[in-house]
Amino acid sequence: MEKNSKIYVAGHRGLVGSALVLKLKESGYTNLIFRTHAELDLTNTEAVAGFFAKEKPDYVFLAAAKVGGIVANNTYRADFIYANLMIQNNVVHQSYLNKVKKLMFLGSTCIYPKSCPQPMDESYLLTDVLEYTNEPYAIAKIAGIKLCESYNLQYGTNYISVMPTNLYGPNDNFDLEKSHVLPALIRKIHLGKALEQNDWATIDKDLANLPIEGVSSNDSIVDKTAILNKYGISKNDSGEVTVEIWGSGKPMREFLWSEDMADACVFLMENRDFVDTYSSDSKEIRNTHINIGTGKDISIHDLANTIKEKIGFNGSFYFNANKPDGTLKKLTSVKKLNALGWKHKIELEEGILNIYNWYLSKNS
Ligand SMILES: NC(=O)C1=CN([C@@H]2O[C@H](COP(=O)(O)OP(=O)(O)OC[C@H]3O[C@@H](n4cnc5c(N)ncnc54)[C@H](OP(=O)(O)O)[C@@H]3O)[C@@H](O)[C@H]2O)C=CC1
Ligand SMILES: C[C@H]1O[C@H](OP(=O)(O)OP(=O)(O)OC[C@H]2O[C@@H](n3cnc4c(=O)[nH]c(N)nc43)[C@H](O)[C@@H]2O)[C@@H](O)[C@@H](O)C1=O
Repeated sequence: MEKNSKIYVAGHRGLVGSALVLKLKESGYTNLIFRTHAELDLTNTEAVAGFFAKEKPDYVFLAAAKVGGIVANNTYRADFIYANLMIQNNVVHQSYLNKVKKLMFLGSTCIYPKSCPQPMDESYLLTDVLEYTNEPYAIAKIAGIKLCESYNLQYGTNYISVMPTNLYGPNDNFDLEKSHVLPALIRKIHLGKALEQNDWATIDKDLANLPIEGVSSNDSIVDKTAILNKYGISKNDSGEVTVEIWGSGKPMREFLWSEDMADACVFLMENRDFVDTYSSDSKEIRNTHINIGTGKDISIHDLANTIKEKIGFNGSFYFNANKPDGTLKKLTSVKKLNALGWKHKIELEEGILNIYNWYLSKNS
């Protein structure tokens, strides 16, 4: 990528997209283009065709997608598969028609089998059944890998696919029903600490900036307490606050800081082409994607206690077995990525402090 190349970052305001924009600017790329979801709905084929014909970007980072946590994926199954298939089909096909030099497709490590050998090597793709809760989303992501591979093989394009582990960082989604676990626990434990301190000013600020459905900050304390209860944040008669954790707390998860993710994406876009992803004597070319992660995981139970300690919450947790655990372990093999010379920098404890300070800067 040349410093004045026209680079389109799809999803530029999201968790990954916003980190990518920062990283590209820091790296001296001066010709970035973007459109908000409202300006350009990437599920709209005609609109995407018009955008690409007009802008003709040289490079594309496809970081736009319909994204959510385990309950959102399991609830809005049709939306997750439809929107993500439409977005990637439109962007990849229009990139081909408009001669984009290189495109990066962002998938997810949920593409690997539910009971995949650990750590999960890229070659384990399609070797067994997927985790049910996010199967529609995972199938869309697998289709994205195959779309890029197939365009490359048939039309000679240079589209590379990366499979990130769970990510967190600034501009994450903190909605308590639709988000991923780490932002959800940051917010719930933050609210739990405010509740144990009767700090209604903090609760009001949180609700004002990130409204919890059904409550406004001028509702009575009784109403707000009822809403907090609904989201699993409650105080008993002796004043002890409990925060609900979904599932058993036993699942293991890996977490990569979003700015490390952006760094890996720019590194790969600058250093890895499709032809580098398979050996020249391969008869059947597949699994050309590359994992991005830390190679380290933690149980949800220990994650919650780490966040509790960093935030300074003194209450307790209730593990709600009525909520799904999902895959028990999905540790990425980062062997390939590390061999290319890239390794993450931000470890989880530092990242949790970073994201909590960022959250406070937006909500206090
Ligand atoms: N977060 C994570 O833990 C992980 C994410 N990924 C992948 O990384 C990529 C980025 O995810 P992340 O940054 O977390 O997601 P976010 O939801 O934070 O950002 C996605 C962006 O895409 C935009 N978008 C969604 N639908 C459309 C649409 N139809 N048209 C135009 N824009 C749209 C959103 O805009 P708006 O909000 O306005 O709708 C948002 O800006 C995705 O491909 C995701 O699958 C992979 C593994 C883990
Ligand atoms: C990145 C990856 O993310 C998703 O997969 P996931 O990692 O299973 O998603 P998750 O982060 O929502 O949950 C991780 C674990 O955490 C537990 N958990 C506890 N308490 C809360 C909680 O309050 N909220 C959430 N969301 N989870 C909780 C939860 O029960 C589960 O055991 C895919 O949908 C897909 O988007 C994908 O690719």
